[in-house]
Amino acid sequence: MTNLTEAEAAGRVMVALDYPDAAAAESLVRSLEGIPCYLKVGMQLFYAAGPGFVASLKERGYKVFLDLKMHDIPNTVKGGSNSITKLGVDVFNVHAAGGMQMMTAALEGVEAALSGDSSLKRPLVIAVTQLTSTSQAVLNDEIGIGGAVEDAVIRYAKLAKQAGLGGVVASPQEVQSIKAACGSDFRTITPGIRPSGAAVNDQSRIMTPREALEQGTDYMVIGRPITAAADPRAALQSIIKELI
Ligand SMILES: O=C(O)c1cc(=O)[nH]c(=O)n1[C@@H]1O[C@H](COP(=O)(O)O)[C@@H](O)[C@H]1O
Repeated sequence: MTNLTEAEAAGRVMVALDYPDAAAAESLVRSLEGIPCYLKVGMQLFYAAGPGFVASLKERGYKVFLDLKMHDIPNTVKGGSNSITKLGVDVFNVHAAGGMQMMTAALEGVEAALSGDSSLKRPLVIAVTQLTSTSQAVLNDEIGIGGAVEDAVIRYAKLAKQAGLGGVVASPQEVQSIKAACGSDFRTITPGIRPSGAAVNDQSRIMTPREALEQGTDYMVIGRPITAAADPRAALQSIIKELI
């Protein structure tokens, strides 16, 4: 048992709308109607359906995480953040690997948008640390970054905190160390969530929803265990039950 109500548990889940077009995403959104989860729009859907689809989710009152993982020179990321903030999304992300100046520039882009339109809400800006598909062997032998995955994640998390960001994307396996290094208010958003028995797919550092919650994660990003299920609504409801 946790202290979470059903609505609070639903609010901890970010459903990844990884679909090729607005129609496919819309059909999933309709099937989840009334469940107060976040909806995550990533590259596949955004590149196909564009800002109009994001705006339509916001107009209908959904909480939206726009996952475009910006990683570019500071000036370009500042401009990107400015445009994203004007869409009114609740959460968006950049890669911590872009460095301190790039992350600071992302926040400057947010400020510039907010100062031009007082009706805009301040989004939570978070940094991707090491992708949850990255294993220890890939990090060391393929990408060529030495040391433990967890150390790399903590280094990125501390940098993001120092830059003034509100949290990081990491695997649930690193949540406790991130909270210890960056404070309990520093948000952790964790993909790599797999209910027991679910296909692992291309993820590497995984945990079940319940285990992730027990580690102290703030939000869990879940895609295929819901979207590829025969009954996505039932799959989400069963995850929510596991969290309360
Ligand atoms: O930023 C993300 O959301 C993200 C970061 C990361 O390290 N790993 C990761 O899987 N994601 C996203 O989280 C979602 C996970 O989807 P599933 O593997 O289908 O549950 C996908 O939309 C990924 O793009």
